[in-house]
Formats: sequence, C-alpha cells, structure tokens
Amino acid sequence: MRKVAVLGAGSWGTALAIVLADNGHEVRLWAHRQEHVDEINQTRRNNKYLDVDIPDAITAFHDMKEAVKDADAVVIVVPTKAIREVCQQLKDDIHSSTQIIHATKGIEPGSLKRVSEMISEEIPDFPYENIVVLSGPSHAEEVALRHPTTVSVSAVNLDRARQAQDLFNSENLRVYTSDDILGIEVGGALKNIIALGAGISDGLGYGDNAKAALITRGLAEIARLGTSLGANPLSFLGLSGVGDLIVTCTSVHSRNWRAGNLLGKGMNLDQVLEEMGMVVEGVRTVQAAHQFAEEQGVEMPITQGIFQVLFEDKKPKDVVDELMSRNKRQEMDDISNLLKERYSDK
Ligand SMILES: NC(=O)C1=CN([C@@H]2O[C@H](COP(=O)(O)OP(=O)(O)OC[C@H]3O[C@@H](n4cnc5c(N)ncnc54)[C@H](OP(=O)(O)O)[C@@H]3O)[C@@H](O)[C@H]2O)C=CC1
Ligand SMILES: O=C(CO)COP(=O)(O)O
Repeated sequence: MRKVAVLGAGSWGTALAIVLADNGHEVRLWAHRQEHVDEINQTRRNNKYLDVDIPDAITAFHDMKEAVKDADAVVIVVPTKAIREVCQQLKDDIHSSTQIIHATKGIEPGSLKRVSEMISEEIPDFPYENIVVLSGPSHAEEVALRHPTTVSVSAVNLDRARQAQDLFNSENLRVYTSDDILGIEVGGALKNIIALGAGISDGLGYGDNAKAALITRGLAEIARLGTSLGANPLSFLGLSGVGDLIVTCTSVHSRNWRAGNLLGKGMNLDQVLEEMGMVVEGVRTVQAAHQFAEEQGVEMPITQGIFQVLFEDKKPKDVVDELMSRNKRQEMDDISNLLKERYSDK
C-alpha cells in the first residue's frame, strides 16, 4: 500500500482516486473548497462531478500540506489554467524524491508550455525526470464504473513511468508506458480541439463521414504540430492520439464534444461555457495551438477554423465550406516527407 495525494476533486481526479483506492492505496483527495471536502467526507458522494459512491479508502482534504505529507506520489488533476496556482501551493511541501503524475490535458496560451513544463517552472527544484504524464481515452464516468479502459504514462525517465504504471494498473485499467512525454502531452491536449470540431459538425447536422474526416485530418494536424516540436510521429497513432480522438469525438460524455455541439446548434461561446459548468479544455488549447501555428508557420486549417468560430464569431457552416474548398493536395505528403527526413539514412 502506498500513500497517494490526488490534487483536484473534479470528475477525473475523483475517478483516478477511485482507481487508486481499488488498488489498495491510501488516497488523500485534495479540493480547494472546504464545502466540497465536507461533501465528500460526510456523504461519500461527489454529486456535481460523478454519479458514484466514494470508497472508504479515500479521504478528502482542504489543507494541501496535510494531503501531501509523506505521500509516495502526488497526482495533479486540475484544469490547465489552475496548474500554476496549485503548484505554488505544493512547492514547499513536496520532496524531490516523490513522483508527480499529472493527468491534465492542455497547453498554456501565451507561454505555449505543456503541463509538465508548467509544473517544472513552478517547482524549479523538483527534478523534471520525476514528472509523469497520464493520458489516453478515459472518460471519468466509465473509469468510475470500472469499465475496461487503457491509458499511457510517460516520463523522460522510463523507470518513473513504470512506477506510475504499477500504481495505476488494475484489472479494469490497463496502463502502457511510453518514452515520448512530449508526444503524449501534445496528443492529449490537442484532441480536445478536434472534439470541439466533431461536436460542431454533429450540431450542424452532419453525419459520420464528416466526423471521420475531422478525426483523420485532425490527427494529421496534431501530428504536424507535435512532430515539429520533436515528438515521435508514432505516438499519435497510440492511446493519447487516435485513441483519445475516437473517445472524445464520438461520445456524449466528452465536455469538449458537448460544447462543440451547442456551438454547432447556434450558441455563442459565453452561452456554451455558462451551460457546461465543467472544464472545456479545448477552448484554451485552441488559442495556444492557433498561436503556435501562426508563429511557427505550421498548417492547421481545422484548428484555425475552430478558433474563428470560438473567438471571431465566424459561422460554423462558413468554416466547413472553406475547409472543403481549400487547395487540392496529396493526403500523406507532409508526414511521408518527415519520415523520409528522419529515417532515410537509418
Ligand atoms: N473528465 C474526464 O473524463 C477527463 C479529464 N481529463 C483532464 O483532467 C483535467 C481535469 O478535468 P476534470 O476533472 O474533468 O474537470 P472538472 O471540471 O470535472 O473538475 C475540475 C476540478 O478542478 C477544480 N479547480 C478548478 N480551479 C481550481 C483551482 N484554481 N485550484 C484547485 N482546484 C481547482 C474544480 O473545483 P470547483 O469544483 O471549485 O470548480 C473541480 O473540482 C482536465 O485537464 C481534463 O482535460 C483527462 C481525462 C479524462
Ligand atoms: O479526455 C477525456 C477522455 O479521454 C475527456 O474529455 P472531455 O474533457 O472532453 O470530457
């Protein structure tokens, strides 16, 4: 049995806490609101976020110091916009030998940092090699029901990824390791943009062909951006690429899909966010990816179109028309060139 602190008691933090409790660990679930802590400890429920009973091995905490005291591992699962604030609270109480595992899917607009980089910036004395990402096709609702699920964990130090694999792997959650932390983080973050697009497409009344096009050409954009940063292109064919695209683009559980669906039906972004009440990570990630594409000259037409719908009041139908009438091109040109460049002399 290990002591594990989970920071963030929303849908995903709670579901991961349940996995850890089922695996026999002592789990401290930290929430930033006292009334949220009281609800979990007193009722064994977290009704706003998950319709499931909370196991006795989970105790909720409001005091971060108490939650992380003697913890073998700290799991950070707050929205990207809260990462820096949470790390500020954590930094004086975390030992450098502890493992930080984050399960947050986003990229910060402005800095264009991945979540592991944000954590490292906020806790500079903490070794980057001890930071692990956990990502993959995993709706919290299904994980909490113990439905079969697969995810990847990755760190620059593969031993650290293996430790995270041991911590989370169970009969219901199969955990794979990867040595490409950059690719795993980029795939997990950017799929949310495409899930917004899939929701918009469904909201407009388009069918499965349009969705398959978005998933496949969206994957091409994600791989284009990811490989330009140095990711292994094969990572995008894995759980944190294709896997997460499928689950978020095709499921009503996805908050990004649901938000996109409302946009496609005619709501504007403010109305949609008010309606959702939970984090829709794709909204900030599309700002980051759009910024990256402009600054680095990476071609991301779907991302650009979704950015225009969200922030420039462009009509979704007009974006679809523009995407469909772009210059004709060869399907695999950029990725085959990249593979040729990287592997031709090996
Ligand atoms: N839900 C899912 O199925 C999955 C989610 N993820 C990722 O996990 C991350 C978290 O998402 P998820 O749990 O679903 O989000 P939710 O919206 O369900 O919950 C977010 C939680 O974070 C808390 N929070 C918000 N701001 C702060 C802050 N400044 N300090 C401390 N806590 C804060 C919220 O508190 P409050 O209640 O006060 O608002 C809430 O408890 C996201 O990056 C998401 O992409 C990844 C895989 C699956
Ligand atoms: O990342 C997820 C599943 O893998 C959850 O996606 P949403 O944030 O869109 O609900």
